[in-house]
Amino acid sequence: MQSLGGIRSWPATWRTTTASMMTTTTTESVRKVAQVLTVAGSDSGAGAGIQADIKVCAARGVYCASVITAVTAQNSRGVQSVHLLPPDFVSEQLKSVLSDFEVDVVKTGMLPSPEIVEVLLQNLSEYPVRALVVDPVMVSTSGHVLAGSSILSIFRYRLLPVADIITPNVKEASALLGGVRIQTVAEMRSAAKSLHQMGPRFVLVKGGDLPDSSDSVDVYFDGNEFHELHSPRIATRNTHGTGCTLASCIAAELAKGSPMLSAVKVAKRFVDTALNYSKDIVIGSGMQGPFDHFLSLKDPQSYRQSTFKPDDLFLYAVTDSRMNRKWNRSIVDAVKAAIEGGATIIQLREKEAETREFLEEAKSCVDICRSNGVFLLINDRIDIALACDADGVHVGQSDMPVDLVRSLLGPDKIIGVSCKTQEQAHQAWKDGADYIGSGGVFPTNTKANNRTIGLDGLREVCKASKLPVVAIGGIGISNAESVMRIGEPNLKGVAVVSALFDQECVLSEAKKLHKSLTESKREH
Ligand SMILES: Nc1ncnc2c1ncn2[C@@H]1O[C@H](COP(=O)(O)OP(=O)(O)O)[C@@H](O)[C@H]1O
Ligand SMILES: Cc1ncc(COP(=O)(O)O)c(N)n1
Ligand SMILES: [Mg+2]
Repeated sequence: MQSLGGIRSWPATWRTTTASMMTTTTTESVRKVAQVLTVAGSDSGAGAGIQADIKVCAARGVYCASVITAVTAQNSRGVQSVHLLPPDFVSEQLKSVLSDFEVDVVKTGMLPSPEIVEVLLQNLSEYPVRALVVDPVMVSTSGHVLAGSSILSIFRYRLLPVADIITPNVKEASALLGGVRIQTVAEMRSAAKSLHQMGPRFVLVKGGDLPDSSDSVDVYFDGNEFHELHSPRIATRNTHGTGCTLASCIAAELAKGSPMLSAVKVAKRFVDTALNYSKDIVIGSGMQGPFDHFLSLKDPQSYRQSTFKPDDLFLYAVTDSRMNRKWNRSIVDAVKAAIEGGATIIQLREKEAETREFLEEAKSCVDICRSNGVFLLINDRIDIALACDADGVHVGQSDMPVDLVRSLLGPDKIIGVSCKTQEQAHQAWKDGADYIGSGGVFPTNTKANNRTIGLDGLREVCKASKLPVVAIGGIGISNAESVMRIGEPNLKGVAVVSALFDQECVLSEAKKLHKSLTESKREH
């Protein structure tokens, strides 16, 4: 058993050191980030290998550098071809990264030749890192040999002894142990024990491919104790890259300062969540599809053809739970009628609703709005907007600040903000809002203690901002035209509450209002 010294010189302290690095800010503009280096093969289909490693690290908030050992021509049907990089060039990549970056953890995937393992070991002894995660990739899920038996010896005698954790699947564990049978959890446990004797500090034998198992069980061994990590087996074809993802997620958590068992548990849960989320997505026509590390591809937003346009503010319907109760209507029915009558955007403003109930209603409204090509925004409740995958939110001046909302919702969602003054309008633009709601233009009962700014106030807000503006507050059939007549080019529409929802027939009121707005638009 050989030791690289350098790799093992840290273990007693690396966790605490890394943890404190994460929180220490040297100066205001300098921030250390947790860093992983993956040394692995490229997968052209981007489900496994280097591409999976970079995605999982990004998803876990860790920087990931990449040293490529081989390039594979690969897709959901299998591996069509493999091209090994010259060991000298792998070494050059390793030197480039390790001599420059403060890499916390190195994770290895496909190491296709003993010479490549050799240059890796050399570089690690020259540039010690805090932990080494070895995923002993040998055969792809599709059955293609990615590293042949020629690497077994250097794996067993040189690489495993310096690894902090190794993560073989059952086939790889069997190969490393000279072909022992591993078909049960008991056999996985005994394999983990034997592998531990080869020198790694921790062993995780993965049971994704264990036959006849309703659970997906991984066996963890720390030299003393076993832990069985169970999760229900997810029925999906999208398991390409699960092994790479698990190992990189462990590396990412270690880089952030986690102890080993916590890192492994987080990684298992991450794979499980991502598989479950992506179980029915279709990428590629083969047997083994990639899954979605960012839990976003299923989001219909990513298929959204249209983006928010100022004219979407034309007839903006804002729901109100009190009014719906008064007229004995569900929010869903109110929204349906408003859209049918011509509403061009919907905001759910349900100040008194119970969270659970509101969420269910919001989900139904998202479906209705999406099938009608109308955006749905949620007033104030960022959590509900995220949970129901609404198109955006509308916030007031005393709600969460727009820049923070943007960082929570990401660049694609629509954010509107209420502004009464030029300063607020200016700030809304700076903070990255998409539109301004300005009012109350006229007195209203919908909002208590709301200062009325009048048409002059509305005009000022419009002039102060490059953002599109929608007028709100006491607007209905009788005065909508007078509002639009102020003629500011960025005033794009009116938002209404009572004029639609405190009425017996939402549909006919919406139609009337739409007609009147269309006429006033034609005149100007
Ligand atoms: N169908 C599945 N449902 C739930 N978890 C799975 C499934 N397939 C694999 N996993 C999990 O994914 C991780 C990778 O395991 P495995 O597929 O055995 O490795 P490899 O991809 O290296 O062959 C493990 O944590 C395993 O339990
Ligand atoms: C470049 C590369 N590295 C690793 C794997 C293993 O991943 P899986 O076992 O999920 O096919 C792969 N298929 N390709
Ligand atoms: Mg797998």
